[in-house]
Amino acid sequence: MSHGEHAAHCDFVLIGAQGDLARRKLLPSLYELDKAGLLHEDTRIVGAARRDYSHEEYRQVVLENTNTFKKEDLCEETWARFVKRLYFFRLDVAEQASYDAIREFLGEAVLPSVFYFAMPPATYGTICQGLNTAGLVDDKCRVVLEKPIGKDLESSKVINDQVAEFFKESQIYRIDHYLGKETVMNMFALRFANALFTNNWDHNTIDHVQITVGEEVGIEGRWGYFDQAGQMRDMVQNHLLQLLTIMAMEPPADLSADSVRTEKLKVLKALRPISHTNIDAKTVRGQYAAGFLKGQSVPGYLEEDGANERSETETFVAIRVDIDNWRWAGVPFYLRTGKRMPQKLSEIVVYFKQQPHNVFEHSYRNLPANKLIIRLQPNEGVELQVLNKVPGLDEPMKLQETKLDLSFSETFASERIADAYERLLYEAMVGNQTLFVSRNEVEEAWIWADSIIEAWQHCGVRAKPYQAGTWGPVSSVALLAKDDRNWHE
Ligand SMILES: NC(=O)C1=CN([C@@H]2O[C@H](COP(=O)(O)OP(=O)(O)OC[C@H]3O[C@@H](n4cnc5c(N)ncnc54)[C@H](OP(=O)(O)O)[C@@H]3O)[C@@H](O)[C@H]2O)C=CC1
Ligand SMILES: O=C1O[C@H](COP(=O)(O)O)[C@@H](O)[C@H](O)[C@H]1O
Repeated sequence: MSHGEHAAHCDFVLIGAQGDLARRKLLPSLYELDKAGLLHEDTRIVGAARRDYSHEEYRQVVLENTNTFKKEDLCEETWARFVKRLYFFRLDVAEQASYDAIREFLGEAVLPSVFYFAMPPATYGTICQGLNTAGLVDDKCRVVLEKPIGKDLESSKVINDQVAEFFKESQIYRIDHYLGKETVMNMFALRFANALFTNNWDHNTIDHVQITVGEEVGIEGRWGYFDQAGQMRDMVQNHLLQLLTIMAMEPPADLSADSVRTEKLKVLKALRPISHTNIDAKTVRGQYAAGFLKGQSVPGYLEEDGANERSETETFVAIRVDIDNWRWAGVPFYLRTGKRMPQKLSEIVVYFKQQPHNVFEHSYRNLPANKLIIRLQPNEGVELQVLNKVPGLDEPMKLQETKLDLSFSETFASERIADAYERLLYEAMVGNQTLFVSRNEVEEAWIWADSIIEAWQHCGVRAKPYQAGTWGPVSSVALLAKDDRNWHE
């Protein structure tokens, strides 16, 4: 593959190069970008972590790691090129010598540098300081920050302020990897390239929206992190709210970062606050107990490695969200996300309103409403449920719910679906912030999430147990049932 005009022209410094995220997602994604010809021939990839590898040892580690985390065999030609880009430097965040060594290696920067912080956010300020003292921060460089930024509004402001001391907002790329998923990007296409949807996307035609992000996995050995975070900070404050903003935003003037982020921010500002006055009516918290997944028994949250037996942290959240603006008046958005659900399944279901008058009432008292189902993962695609006449001479007319089904794997059979991190690394390397989250968005999202977390504490709302391998506590069914609705099955 030739390295053409689209190739990202920068050096890439991966801080936290031996962490779970770097090994599982970032390095394999960089390899894929190289395979696609999207890395400039001069681009160097510098891994930095606390170990003491030589460049050669690190290349071997990355080879083993990439083999482990990539499903298909490595392409020899790509690997031969990729391996030459890899370098390693020992880095302890508090040791200035670590940054100085990287500076010496990169030399007088010809290419802009992208610094990726695959690290606990509490270290971001120290890293920025070290990079700056080493003379690595200039107007051309960029920094990529992982989520969640902080654990509440206050701590996120501290971290954002620390980073802002050295980098302008236009240089800061806050990752929410859901924004890099093909199916999430397709939501822009669906909403804004199709008049059918653009013109039928408000309280006049839509009854309600359900957003489900179910995970089969538990906490994957991340007790130390997860128990402090919980599903609210780990998933809702970022991924689910980002999905909601894309569904609910006004059409942006264009796809520039400024236009898109401004519209998403307006949605976050319009979220109706949930507080101790309505916390029970609007939210459900759950925590998985031991159960079965695909026929295997799995431990409960309190039996995971490193667990504290008395933890009250939630692994499941369901929320009724109301958006106080003209477009969405009276249209609830129901969010649901949890670990140890029966299957990995992320989908958004738009329930349209029923017909105002039913001409089929002799045979059908209630006509089922149309549904638009956006399948984010797995089996990516879009499905529109409509009513059709069943062929035949029956009288009266017989109707059946059928699907207009666009499955990505069938419709785009020859296209590879890129991992979200491939897209986002590439966008950061070419300097496009559209798919990254602004500081204002992060802070608005925290204001709303903090109010729920505080209300749970204030009112002593405990996480209800649910059996691993089920869709959460029964009260999440009740959350919709009291509005005369059901979760999409
Ligand atoms: N893992 C995932 O799937 C996801 C992670 N994230 C976020 O990405 C970031 C990284 O996560 P993850 O990879 O899971 O975390 P890990 O704990 O696996 O790795 C973090 C890295 O930080 C390094 N580190 C920690 N403290 C120091 C220090 N004082 N000096 C030098 N290095 C240090 C570790 O080095 P060492 O190897 O030496 O211990 C390790 O390389 C976090 O912000 C997380 O919230 C976000 C979404 C998903
Ligand atoms: O950010 C995170 O996301 C993953 C789920 O991501 P997905 O792409 O596999 O849907 C989640 O498991 C993890 O806890 C969280 O930190």
